[in-house]
Amino acid sequence: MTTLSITGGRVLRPDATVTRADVLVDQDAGEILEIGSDLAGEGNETLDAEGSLVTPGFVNGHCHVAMSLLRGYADDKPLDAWLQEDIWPAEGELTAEDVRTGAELGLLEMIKSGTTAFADMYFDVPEIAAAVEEAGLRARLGHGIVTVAKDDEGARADAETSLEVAREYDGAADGRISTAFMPHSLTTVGTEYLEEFVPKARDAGVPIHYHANETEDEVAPIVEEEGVRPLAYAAERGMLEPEDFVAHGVHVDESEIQLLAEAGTSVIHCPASNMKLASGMAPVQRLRDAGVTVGLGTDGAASNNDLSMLDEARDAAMLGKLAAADAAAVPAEAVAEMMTAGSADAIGLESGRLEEGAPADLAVIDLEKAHLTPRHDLVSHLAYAAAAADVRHTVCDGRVLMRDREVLTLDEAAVRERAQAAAEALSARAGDDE
Ligand SMILES: N[C@@H](CCSC[C@H]1O[C@@H](n2cnc3c(=O)[nH]cnc32)[C@H](O)[C@@H]1O)C(=O)O
Ligand SMILES: [Zn+2]
Repeated sequence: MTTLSITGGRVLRPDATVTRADVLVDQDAGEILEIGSDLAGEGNETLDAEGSLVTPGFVNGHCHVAMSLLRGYADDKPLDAWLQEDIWPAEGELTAEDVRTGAELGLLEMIKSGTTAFADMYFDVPEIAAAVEEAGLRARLGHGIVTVAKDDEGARADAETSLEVAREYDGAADGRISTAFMPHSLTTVGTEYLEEFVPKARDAGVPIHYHANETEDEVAPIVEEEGVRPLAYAAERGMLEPEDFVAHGVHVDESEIQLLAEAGTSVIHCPASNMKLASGMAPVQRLRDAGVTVGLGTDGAASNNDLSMLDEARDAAMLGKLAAADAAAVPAEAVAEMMTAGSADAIGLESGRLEEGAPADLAVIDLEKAHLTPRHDLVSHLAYAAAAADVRHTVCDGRVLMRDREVLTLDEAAVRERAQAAAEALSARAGDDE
């Protein structure tokens, strides 16, 4: 057995307490063997966590990682115009190689900001899977289906691709990759395709993930045409099961909150994207009070514009209080839970908690910084004050992905260089290089 010890740190436990402890990891099994004192001499390899907080690796519950290539490409527009006028035309120009390059850039940023697992909806998923395999993270991947503006043949081919990708890649990268069937949203995929393909996804045994109730504009057409709220419509199509998870859930009414709670379907809250596109404020405290599992996600870098879960944590706390008009809403402890175990539960992973037998997915955060002094409450620091650049080490599945801010699985300079060149070529092709 090869072992790794993370020594001298303060460890964030599942009950939100922080204790001084070493962590011993079985690298072959990718599991935490023991959390306790005096384990420093036990590991074949050691990571220094002196003056640092050891947290579960962050779990980004909703992303489009390859969109990192479109960071800053189009800003300051609402969802509909942003997608139709800028993002979809640019995505039409992306090659499979661009998707690979964008994914590597996003994964690099994830490792540098302590994220060890994520859920992702995009196209050219084989490229994303290859990048995940190389980078060493854990992921639930899927091909996003859009059927509007496609003929029947094109629509069905897109849905078939999502099903095939879900079947083929489940369990890839030594089990670090799992999958889901991913209709883009309830308004961009036609009812007939949901009715045909959702049962097939159930037969394949994969969860279903989609954007839901992100903007008012997505709610109104369903209420008008179907006479029911979007999540009731989703439930009628068999898309509200305990393993399923929806992104956003901004404009959900009381009946939909109850529906989610009863179904056991999780919501991934994406506060930065919701603020940037002015989509609205999700009722996060009300969802949590109703017993809904709420995770946290960045969405793509083009609507955020970064993939740091520490930024997302602060945004979630701030926006949650504003939405509830209550400073006690979405407290630091809730945010710490949402960015780790909450997201992991939502997307169906065992990660997100530091305890014996759990997956060895963790991040070590340097506390010896002016903005993290003094140390009254480390959970407070995690939610409100820590930043991506404070992450020292990142470990996933027992493997060190970053040591002392040096990423070991990807060549940082080369990835950045390739991404810059690919983005410039893309702008030229999309015809808007000023
Ligand atoms: N196969 C589909 C692609 C769907 S991938 C998922 C899509 O979600 C888009 N996307 C990114 N962020 C958001 C968001 O916040 N709401 C809705 N869609 C988004 C993203 O640009 C990407 O096109 C097609 O043929 O167009
Ligand atoms: Zn999204």
